[in-house]
Amino acid sequence: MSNSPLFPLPVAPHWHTANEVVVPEAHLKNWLQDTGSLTERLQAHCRHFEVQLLGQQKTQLSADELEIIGSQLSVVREVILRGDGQPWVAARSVLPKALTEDGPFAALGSQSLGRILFNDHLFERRPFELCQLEAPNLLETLGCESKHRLFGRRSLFCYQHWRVMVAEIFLPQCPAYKLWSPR
Ligand SMILES: C=C(O[C@@H]1C=C(C(=O)O)C=C[C@H]1O)C(=O)O
Repeated sequence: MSNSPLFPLPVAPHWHTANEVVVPEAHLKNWLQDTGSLTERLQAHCRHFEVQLLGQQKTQLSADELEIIGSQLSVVREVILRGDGQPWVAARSVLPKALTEDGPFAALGSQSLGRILFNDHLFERRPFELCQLEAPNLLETLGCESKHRLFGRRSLFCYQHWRVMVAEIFLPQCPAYKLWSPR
């Protein structure tokens, strides 16, 4: 498969511990801090849910990803999660290379990573970090507009010595913002 022009995603979020970020609305806060499967939550808000795979390959990790992941050989997987065709979430995951070759993440393709992470409860989720960002290039390429900054979250999933980092940026049409229309 050839990668999308969106791979790697044109965003460079600055991550903060959750208590450093003011989230203006309880509904949004609830979405950002929900430790369950985001896939399942999104599926409950649409008729057709789709994982659009942008790319999955060995690529440069950011300095902060490297610090968290350590020396594990990794591949980066990036997707757009779509509900009824609308881009709802842009996600970047750092996966142990070994588990994508022979193991739970082999042949993942456009199946949701969440189905595996939450299926057998082997992976333990660590606390969320949050970000706020403007992502003009990403939004333009996706054909979206936003009147407000976007929120995102990331957390580490741990299983034995394996580390999986999942970062999710909530795009303007995501139901996480549904009750919130700031001026
Ligand atoms: C981690 C989850 O999986 C979702 C699916 C992803 C994928 O398929 O690459 C990436 C991030 C997620 O939002 C989840 O459902 O919570």
